[in-house]
Amino acid sequence: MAREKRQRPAPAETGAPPDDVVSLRSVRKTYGSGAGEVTALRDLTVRFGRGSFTAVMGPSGAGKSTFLHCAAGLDRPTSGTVLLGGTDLAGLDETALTVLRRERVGFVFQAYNLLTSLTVADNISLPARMAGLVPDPAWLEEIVRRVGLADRLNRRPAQLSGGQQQRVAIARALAPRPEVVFADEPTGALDTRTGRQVLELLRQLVDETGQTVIMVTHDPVAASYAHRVVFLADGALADEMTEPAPDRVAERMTTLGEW
Ligand SMILES: Nc1ncnc2c1ncn2[C@@H]1O[C@H](COP(=O)(O)OP(=O)(O)OP(=O)(O)O)[C@@H](O)[C@H]1O
Repeated sequence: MAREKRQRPAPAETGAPPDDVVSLRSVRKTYGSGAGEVTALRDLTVRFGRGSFTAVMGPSGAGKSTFLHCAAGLDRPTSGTVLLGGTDLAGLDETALTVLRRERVGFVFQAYNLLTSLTVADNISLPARMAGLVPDPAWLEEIVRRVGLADRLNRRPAQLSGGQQQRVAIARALAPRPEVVFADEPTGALDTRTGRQVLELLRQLVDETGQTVIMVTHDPVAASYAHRVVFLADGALADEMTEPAPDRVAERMTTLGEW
């Protein structure tokens, strides 16, 4: 994808390790004040390497959504540092943050959030165009092929199954070639079999294109498609697990609390 505007700063310029795409250092987030103050993240330090697929899990209220919002530049921490591809998000004003999210971050949500009046092709390419990026036809063709939508480009979302709609959302997230894709319960609205296919697709994209994916999930089977699981509890890093098998993940979750 050719960029019309600014170039990304080289990670070396900002002192971040070159293979970290997202890095949180002592991130604290509180909501409210006084007696009503709630601490959602307490000095959370965690790193996500380039080309990794990480599941973020934890009991209800552990801070998963708050983590995702702070890491993706949707919200600002109360204190601490969030680096995305070497850029310190604290140094960006609202406009710069919006540009960063459009150009360098992809989002996949439980609800696919597709525009119903647009075709599949336009749903995929529009956000990149809105970000002022000139779509690279070869890359678009590749992602459309990878998500299995080549013969449905002129359909509208309502003419697709839930799994196909989520594939459109994944292709849309990938179109600007973001440094990281954040997925929030991406299979939450899908039946088990379709959900597994979407997870296999995400894993394949990571393994074959080097995409970095960070996925919040409650589902130990979904988490088992990731390379690593990061467990949050009470706003802090409680544990990490590599090569996560569903039963081990479920067991660990049980010891962390209600989920
Ligand atoms: N806007 C807000 N105002 C006040 N408190 C909030 C706000 N958002 C989250 N919290 C509180 O911060 C804590 C962490 O919430 P968060 O939504 O990040 O947890 P979660 O792990 O995503 O939970 P769940 O799995 O239930 O979605 C909770 O105690 C929650 O009540």
